[in-house]
Amino acid sequence: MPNITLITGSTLGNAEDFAEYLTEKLQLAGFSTTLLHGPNLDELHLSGQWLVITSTHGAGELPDNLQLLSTQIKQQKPDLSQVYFGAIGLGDSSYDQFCGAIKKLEQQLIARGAIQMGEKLEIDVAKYPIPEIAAEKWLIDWMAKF
Ligand SMILES: Cc1cc2nc3c(=O)[nH]c(=O)nc-3n(C[C@H](O)[C@H](O)[C@H](O)COP(=O)(O)O)c2cc1C
Repeated sequence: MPNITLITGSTLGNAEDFAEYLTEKLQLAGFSTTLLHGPNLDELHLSGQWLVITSTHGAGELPDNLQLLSTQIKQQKPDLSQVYFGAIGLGDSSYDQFCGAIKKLEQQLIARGAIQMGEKLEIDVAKYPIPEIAAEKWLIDWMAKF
């Protein structure tokens, strides 16, 4: 079973807690995992499987702890053609730019050649205060792609 690197962006901790839950689920299914909260580019292996999970802050912006990674990708233009990734956003539909952060990051990864596995999941925390419930089926489908 491959290793999954979970990359989180979070301001208030919700996305981090959620990623810890996903880590447990992945491990129970037999995957090994690496959980990185707000990593920079140097901390990432630019190949293999990533699961990117980020909330949105500001007006559709990435949380502070993913700003550096996003800037590094923009400036350093890494080759991500060996990266396979899934994408999950946490957001609140009462904001204009619902889940803006994961949309931005997804586009950046694809622009650098990363290959997306499955549709991204956007979780509306206004509807699902417990995001784990909204992710259950998505995660099963995503794991089945390996
Ligand atoms: C100041 C502030 C700004 C926010 N802006 C947005 C936004 O533009 N779009 C969106 O979808 N959600 C927005 N949200 C909702 C958060 O993404 C949501 O509450 C999320 O669960 C927070 O996760 P975190 O604890 O990992 O930071 C905002 C929340 C706050 C507190």
